[in-house]
Amino acid sequence: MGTLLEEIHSQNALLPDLPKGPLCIYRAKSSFNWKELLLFLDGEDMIIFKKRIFSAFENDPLFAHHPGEELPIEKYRELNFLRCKRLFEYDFLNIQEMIKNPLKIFMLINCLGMYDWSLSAKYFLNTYVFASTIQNSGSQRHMHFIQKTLNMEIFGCFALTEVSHGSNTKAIRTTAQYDPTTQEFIINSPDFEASKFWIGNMGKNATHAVVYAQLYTPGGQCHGLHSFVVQIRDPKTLLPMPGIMVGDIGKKLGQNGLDNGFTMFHNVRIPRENLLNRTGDVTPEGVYNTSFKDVRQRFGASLGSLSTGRVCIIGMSVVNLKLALSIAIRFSATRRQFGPSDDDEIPVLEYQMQQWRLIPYLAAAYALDHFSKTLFENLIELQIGLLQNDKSIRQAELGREIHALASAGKPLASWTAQQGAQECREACGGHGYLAMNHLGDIRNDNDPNCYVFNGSNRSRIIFKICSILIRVTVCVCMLYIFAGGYFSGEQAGKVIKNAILDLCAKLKDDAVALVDVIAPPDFILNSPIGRANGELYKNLWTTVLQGKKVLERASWWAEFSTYKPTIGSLKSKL
Ligand SMILES: CCCCCCC/C=C/C(=O)SCCNC(=O)CCNC(=O)[C@H](O)C(C)(C)COP(=O)(O)OP(=O)(O)OC[C@H]1O[C@@H](n2cnc3c(N)ncnc32)[C@H](O)[C@@H]1OP(=O)(O)O
Ligand SMILES: Cc1cc2nc3c(=O)[nH]c(=O)nc-3n(C[C@H](O)[C@H](O)[C@H](O)COP(=O)(O)OP(=O)(O)OC[C@H]3O[C@@H](n4cnc5c(N)ncnc54)[C@H](O)[C@@H]3O)c2cc1C
Repeated sequence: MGTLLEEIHSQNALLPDLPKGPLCIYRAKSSFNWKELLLFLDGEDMIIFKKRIFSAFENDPLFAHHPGEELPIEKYRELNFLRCKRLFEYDFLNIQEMIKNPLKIFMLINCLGMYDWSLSAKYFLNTYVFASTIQNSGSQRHMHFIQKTLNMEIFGCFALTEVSHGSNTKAIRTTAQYDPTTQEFIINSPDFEASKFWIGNMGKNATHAVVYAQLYTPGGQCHGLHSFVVQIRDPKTLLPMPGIMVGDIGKKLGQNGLDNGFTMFHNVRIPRENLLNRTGDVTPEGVYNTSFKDVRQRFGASLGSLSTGRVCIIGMSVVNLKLALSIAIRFSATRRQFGPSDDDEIPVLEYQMQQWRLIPYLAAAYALDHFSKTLFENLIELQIGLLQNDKSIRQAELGREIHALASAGKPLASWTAQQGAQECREACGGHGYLAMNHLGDIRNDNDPNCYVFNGSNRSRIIFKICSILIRVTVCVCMLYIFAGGYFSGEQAGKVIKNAILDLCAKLKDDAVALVDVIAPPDFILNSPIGRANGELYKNLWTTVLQGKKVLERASWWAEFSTYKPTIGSLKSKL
């Protein structure tokens, strides 16, 4: 530990001072040092890790933003793939670093997502969801798929959902019929409704898929849902394999850099060994063996990898809430509207209504951030147990508890982020509705978090029970407890409302510093009204003027100036 001066100097190198400007008024009023809080929450190693990613992007032309430019879907899919390929070249997180600090996986997903969720999803569906499902559901005979994934020889996707079924996985209709004469499984979609659909990476370049199908042995007996590795394209040409009809489902409401696709299987033959055999296996003669006595437990184990996605989505939702709040709080601290006199307007953050709208979500962001990280660490503990083939009661209970907490935490986090992003959009008024300020993208990109992984949020009674557990578990901020609407009743209501208003008023002078802790660099936040210098109008005006043809005369000017309409010429004569 060096001298205090050396300590501060090293802090400044790690966390340089934020730019001067209108936000300094609030920063000066803050009751704490944002750098100390960030060091406390993330630690030096994680801050350096994040900086490495963000500065690589900011200095790489492939990741440049193009304000005011709407990329055609095909171009965006290509650019997203090229950026994903560049991530392999950066190799931000190798296996050794992952083992040393698994939380960096969580941080990498979220840093990529702060830049673009299409990129984060593409990269992680391949290197994490596809590979870790093989790792957790397969055995030694499947490890070659993982190595090939990590050096991009093959590219993976996770194919559970079908056109006609998503939440109800027991009703999945793709079949895997074992043929002992050739020791192969025959993968088949009985009809187009059973086609795999919505599958990230499948639309353009995935060569292999983890496919969930009902396993049938020669006697026609169904052993339920199992997962298989199926090659869908030739890695050398990206042309479909025989019996495979594969394509892109088209434009979504967001995340359009991600190629979600569909596949219909026409009696596609795969080697027996491609069955991911942790929950059950088939002998060369076609006899089914399993270590699971209880069918429900075996079913649950086959879906264990879904908890990984849900836990990640909790973190992704928290990131979106943080991004939206970074923009809205900084805007609110610099946007002046009305005041004690005409020429003395005050920041809208001073109004009780603006505090009520935003500060409870700031508390939620901190509370859910803590919850998401601890749950991810529990997930890692579960996955280590899986790798060590731990059959203990604790391991089984940990799996069920994470399934419950993840299934309840995901709706809680994704809905909080969805409602918070909308509140932030509205709190920024018209400028919040300007696409360049990024609040629309944040809201649209967060939207699927409310639906993917465990169907929709309106899943089951488990949600209500566990959401109460969740609120108790994550309620680290008094404000979050109150604002969460956890208490009810008239008297309690009045006490709570006054407590919220009182806490908001106390927190408003810390709001900008609390956002400085969670906000990414300006390049990543990518919002003129959310920049760290708080020069709201200069940043907005500069970005508007950077737009293409922004001051040019409309190309169709003659349709107004020269060719006037003949009024009523198309009016019906009847
Ligand atoms: C990482 C960054 C990029 C992310 C990008 C996002 C890309 C999106 C990808 C996807 O969307 S992938 C597809 C996601 N699909 C789903 O999540 C399907 C949702 N449905 C289900 O999970 C299940 O169908 C269900 C709704 C949980 C099952 O309901 P059902 O009523 O049919 O059975 P249950 O009685 O609930 O369960 C039986 C038994 O199994 C246990 N169990 C179920 N799921 C799990 C699990 N994931 N982990 C552990 N255990 C599980 C359940 O607890 C029951 O056991 P008991 O409690 O009876 O012992
Ligand atoms: C951006 C995006 C990426 C995706 N990526 C993948 C992927 O890579 N791999 C993959 O396999 N899938 C993927 N999916 C599919 C996703 O997992 C499914 O959309 C999700 O599981 C929900 O299933 P569904 O769409 O069939 O909706 P359904 O299950 O049909 O539900 C539709 C609606 O019915 C109601 N409902 C359903 N069940 C119940 C119930 N029990 N009680 C009350 N109401 C109910 C709910 O309102 C629900 O929203 C992706 C989806 C999106 C949007």
